[in-house]
Amino acid sequence: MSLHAEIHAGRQPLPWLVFLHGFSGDGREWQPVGAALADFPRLYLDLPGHGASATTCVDSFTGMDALLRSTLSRYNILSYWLVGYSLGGRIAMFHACQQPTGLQGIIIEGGHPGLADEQARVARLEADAQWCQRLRHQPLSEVFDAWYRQPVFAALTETERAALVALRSHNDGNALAHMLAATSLGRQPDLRAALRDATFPVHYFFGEHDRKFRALASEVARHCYAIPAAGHNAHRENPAAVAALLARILPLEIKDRP
Ligand SMILES: C=C(O[C@H]1C=C[C@H](C(=O)CCC(=O)O)[C@@H](C(=O)O)[C@@H]1O)C(=O)O
Repeated sequence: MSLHAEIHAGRQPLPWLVFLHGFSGDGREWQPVGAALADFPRLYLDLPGHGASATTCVDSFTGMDALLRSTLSRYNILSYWLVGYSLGGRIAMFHACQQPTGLQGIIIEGGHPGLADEQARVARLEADAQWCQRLRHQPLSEVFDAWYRQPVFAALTETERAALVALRSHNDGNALAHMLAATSLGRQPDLRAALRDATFPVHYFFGEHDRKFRALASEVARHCYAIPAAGHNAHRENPAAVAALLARILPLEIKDRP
């Protein structure tokens, strides 16, 4: 079994860029950024419960990682970078900490490394369980209007929020709930120590107005970058800045680690 993905061929024999979207998104979301990196072969994934992978499900981080590996194998991707936003960043960090063969590095945008405190994990599991109930039983337009009023999205304007609510309301609420439960932050191991000891490059992006993940960045990576004029979803709000940063970082990293 593998995830639905869209492939864009590169122009040079470079490592693959594998893009992982955030919760309630889909593989199209990274494409404006990826289009500026056309020399690289690119793979845009639809995560379980999302997009054209809506009927695919996993039950744990381990299951998600196995599905990511089988998807990479299906496309014969032997040398790659993961570029993950939020939930996609958490999945990328978890995968990288398993020391997979072929991984060249990870670029994380607004991903949480994990909760160190057991009480915080229990509280998060309870909060996410409530979101799951809402996703299963309420109109998605109501759920996402509340979702995008969470503090982490405080930088959104009403117009931006309304656009996201309309976009996210096309999802399958039950499929999203299954993925949210399976990959809840409350179920994620704390990856800080493994990331500190990482033998692969870790770069961390955060929107300059995203206070929560600006504060977390240095706990994840030595290389941290603020994306101007952006909140949590930085690549959506300033794709040009994210693309320019990737276009600067990747060639330098690849030159040093062919
Ligand atoms: C509310 C918090 O966490 C959630 C918000 C962001 C993550 C995400 O993928 C959202 C994508 C989007 O809506 O643009 C999501 C996740 O990592 O699964 C979190 O549940 C928070 O304050 O951390």
